[in-house]
Amino acid sequence: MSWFFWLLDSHPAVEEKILAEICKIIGEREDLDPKTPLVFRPEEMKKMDYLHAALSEALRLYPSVPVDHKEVAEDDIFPDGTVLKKGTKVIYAIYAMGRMEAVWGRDCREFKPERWLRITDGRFMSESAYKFTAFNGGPRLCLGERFRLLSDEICCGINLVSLPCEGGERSSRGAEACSDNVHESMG
Ligand code: HEM
Repeated sequence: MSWFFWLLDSHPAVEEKILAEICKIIGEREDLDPKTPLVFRPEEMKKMDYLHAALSEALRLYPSVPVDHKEVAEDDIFPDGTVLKKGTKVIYAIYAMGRMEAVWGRDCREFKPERWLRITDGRFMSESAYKFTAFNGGPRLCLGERFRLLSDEICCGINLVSLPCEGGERSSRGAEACSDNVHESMG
């Protein structure tokens, strides 16, 4: 989350888009009461495609688990022909894989949430766990992936929209803009 907010600081356009998405979603509430503390609902969080994309993009560039390793249980052969003897350690560098041109394209070093969105309808598109390896792949895939998405969305959304920000100009402007937007939506 620290890397995520650090990235937002240097990409204000992304922050604006996240705020716009959240504000639109909140603005659609029929029972909106600006005096009640903001609590996102599960059905609202499912609509946070751009935020999901931005969080995934931050994790691609700054994975919480940058290097992972396994030990070969039985003699085996990789699909590319690499022979693995029992007891061999296999290390894969999640950080490096997230920045490989061959995997992510020429703009692999840029923070571009759009790469996670379907061009036709802007909905979030997940990647194969063998391409986006931040949560491991195969049978030992992270069990908490969905859980962490929900907690990240809550943390990010509440921070950007609700909390007054001492000295953080953009965030406090964002919160005001959102509040205006929500009031407009309420008619
Ligand atoms: C950004 C947040 C997270 C990241 C990047 C992450 C990443 C990972 C990775 C790479 C592994 C594979 C470790 C290995 O076996 O080599 C893993 C496993 C696991 N994670 Fe996460 N994780 C995150 C959050 C969570 C949360 C919030 C939970 C629980 C609520 C969770 C529960 C687990 C469990 C239970 C496993 C073991 C799965 C197994 O070995 O079968 N993770 N995670």
